[in-house]
Formats: sequence, structure tokens, C-alpha cells
Amino acid sequence: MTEAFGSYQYEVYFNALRGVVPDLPMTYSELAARAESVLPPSLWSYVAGGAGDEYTQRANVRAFERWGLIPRMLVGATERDLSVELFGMTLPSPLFMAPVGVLGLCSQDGHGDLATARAAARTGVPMVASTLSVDPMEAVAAEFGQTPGFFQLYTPTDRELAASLVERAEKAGFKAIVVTLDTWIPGWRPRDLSTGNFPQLRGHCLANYTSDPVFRAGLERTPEEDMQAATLRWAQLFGNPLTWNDLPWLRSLTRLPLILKGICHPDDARRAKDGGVDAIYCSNHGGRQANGGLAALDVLAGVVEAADGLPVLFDSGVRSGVDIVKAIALGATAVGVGRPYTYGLALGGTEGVVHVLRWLLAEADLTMAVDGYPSLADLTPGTLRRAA
Ligand SMILES: Cc1cc2nc3c(=O)[nH]c(=O)nc-3n(C[C@H](O)[C@H](O)[C@H](O)COP(=O)(O)O)c2cc1C
Ligand SMILES: O=C(O)C(=O)c1ccccc1
Repeated sequence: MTEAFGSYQYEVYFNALRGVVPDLPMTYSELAARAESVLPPSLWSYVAGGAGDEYTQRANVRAFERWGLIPRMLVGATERDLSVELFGMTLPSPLFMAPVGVLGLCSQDGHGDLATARAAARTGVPMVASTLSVDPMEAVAAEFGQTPGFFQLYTPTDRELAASLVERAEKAGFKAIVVTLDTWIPGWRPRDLSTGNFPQLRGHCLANYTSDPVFRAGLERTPEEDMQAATLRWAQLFGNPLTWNDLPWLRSLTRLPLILKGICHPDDARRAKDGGVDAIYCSNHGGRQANGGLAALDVLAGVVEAADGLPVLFDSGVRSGVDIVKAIALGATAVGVGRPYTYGLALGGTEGVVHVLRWLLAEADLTMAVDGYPSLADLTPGTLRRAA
């Protein structure tokens, strides 16, 4: 069984009253500062950094500050219901873990994908497992327990390899496929470019490829014999500049729910819906891809409207439980975090991730209690006021 997150706030309260405070941060700024102090500098830069001067990354966070929740009184919101229906499943809350391709490297034991999957099992918070991982997807999925997991696909140029990855994800028990559209080519990332620092190009996090029969069949020597050649092959295959003409092919890859990640324009949301996808994932990749300036939160409502009833997943800039509540009020069905749980992983492995997830959920739950919104259905756009 997963932990009831609702009890976490009481645990934190009572422990704090007794003077027992966990040795893990309770605010994002402290979380980031402590993660920086434990991660190797190059890995810290890779995770914390973004595109260009990181204006968009900052805008993602600031966008939340421009919305204010209007408190309602005498509601008696003594019990809150944060559960969400998605693809016929009932999730305990709208929170999920966005795919992060270097998780494996971020935990002290070098197996952060597994550690994160264990946190998903403990909390009931789904993990979207990246194509880029230190351990193969089958090993990651084996740690999910009763919590559903989603597989994030970076579509390679080799269609047979794409089909193989999706087939493996189905067999491994993943419950949905998330196709990321915004990273067929890495963005302009000065921190990484100035240090020549791209973990995958050093042969890291490629287990899903090196364990794949189709990928292996394309190599002259096995990855065990020649990882450099395997890495080069990966770099050649990694990104596929798909077009809308490829959507029927993507759709044909799986009968699992199909989610397109990186949708920010209402027209793209409409087109995706017409193409038969099951959900839209509104995101600007945490400001890592284009430094285009617009916060993901500021395009959410338009995407939700165009999605016309399809579930809309959202990430980019969520740093607190209040942010989760605001994204739901602006129409998101489920809300993802990337860097926050990655920093928890760096600080404390599975425990660190569990801590961050429970904090975010306890804060969301308390916000709904204090502001008088007992269920997610009560969080409509009318509960927000644009403050600046
Ligand atoms: C270090 C790092 C690696 C990422 N790797 C992937 C990935 O492999 N696949 C993907 O779809 N998104 C990836 N993302 C983007 C996240 O899924 C997500 O969109 C983003 O982190 C959300 O923004 P946030 O970090 O502000 O919460 C990555 C993000 C970070 C920070
Ligand atoms: O770092 C990322 O955000 C990411 O998803 C990625 C994946 C592969 C190559 C470059 C970037």
C-alpha cells in the first residue's frame, strides 16, 4: 500500500511541535541550494540550467506569482479530495514526476531511476520514466509497486527502434506512453555548451538503447565491447524531427494512452486531439529548450480550452503545493515537477524524493483547506485573480 499523503501534514506538524524536524529542506530555495552542494558541479549545471540566459526558466516560476487564489470562508473544508481520474485509473492526487533523463546519475548510489520508482511506489505519485536512464525500463517498472508508471519516448529516427521501445514499455507494464516533441534537437544551453557537458554523449543514461535488440542489431560490436561506438550510434539516432504527418504512425505504435509532451499552442492541441491522442502535455521543458520567453503557465488556459475535454498534463515552474493548486485551477488535469524531486533524489535517494512529494502534497492539501476548496473540482478559473 502507498502512504496516505493526507496524514503527512499531521506527521510534520506533530513532529515539529515536539521539535523533531527532518534534515531535509521545506522550501524550494533551500532544496536547490543543498542539492547544489552535494551534486558534482557539471551535473548540477546540467540539471539546474536551461536555454539561453534562462529567462524562460525564470518566467515559468514567476508566472505562478502573478496569480492569486481567492480564499473562501465558512466552507468547512475539513476533508479534502485530491484524487484524479486519468485513463480509467484513480490517482490519489494530481501530482506526477516529469521525466528527467539524468535521474540515474543524481542519486548517491548511481541508480536514481530505481530510487525514484521506489518513491512512486511509496507515495502513489506516478513517475514518467525517461527514455534516458541508467537502468533499463524493465528494471524501473519493476519498482513501481501498485503505482502506475508512464514511459516517456524520445522518438529515434529508426522507426523499428521506436516500435521496439514502445513494445518493451507495454510488456513492462507501463500504463501510458508520453512522446516528447520539443527535444528532437537539444536547445541552446550555454552552461553545458561552455563546459562541453552532455551526459549522454559521455555514454551515460543509455541503458534503454544498449539493452534493446533493435539497437544492438545495428552495432558492429556490442556496447559491452565498444561503448564509444554505441554512444556515437545513439547520437545519430536520438532525435527525429517529426511532423504532423507522423502522428498516425505514432498513434499506431500503441494501444496504451498516448500523450504528446511539449504542446503550448491551442492549434497544436486541437490537431493532436484530432489525431487521436488521449491527453495533451503542456510544457516548455522547464525552460531548457527554447528561451522563447513565454511561461508555460501562461499558455495553459488556451491549451486547456482547445483540448476540449481531453486531459491536460502540465509542468514547468511548479515549485510548491500552492503552484499545484493554481495549475489545477487554470485547467490542468495533472501537474508535474522536474527539478524539485530531482534535487530531493540528490539529497536523500528514495527518502529525499518521498520527502519532496509529501511536502508538495501536504502543502497543496493545506492550501485547499485554508482557502476553502475541498476538492479539485472546486478549483475553477474563478478561484484565481490575476494579481499583477
Ligand atoms: C535534468 C533534466 C532532464 C530532463 N530530461 C527529460 C527527458 O529525458 N525527457 C523529457 O521529456 N523531459 C525531460 N526534462 C523536462 C522535464 O520532463 C520537465 O518538462 C521539466 O523539468 C519541468 O520543469 P521544472 O523542472 O521546472 O519542474 C528534463 C528536465 C530536467 C531538469
Ligand atoms: O536535458 C534535457 O532536458 C533532455 O531532455 C535532453 C535529452 C537528450 C538530449 C538533450 C537533452
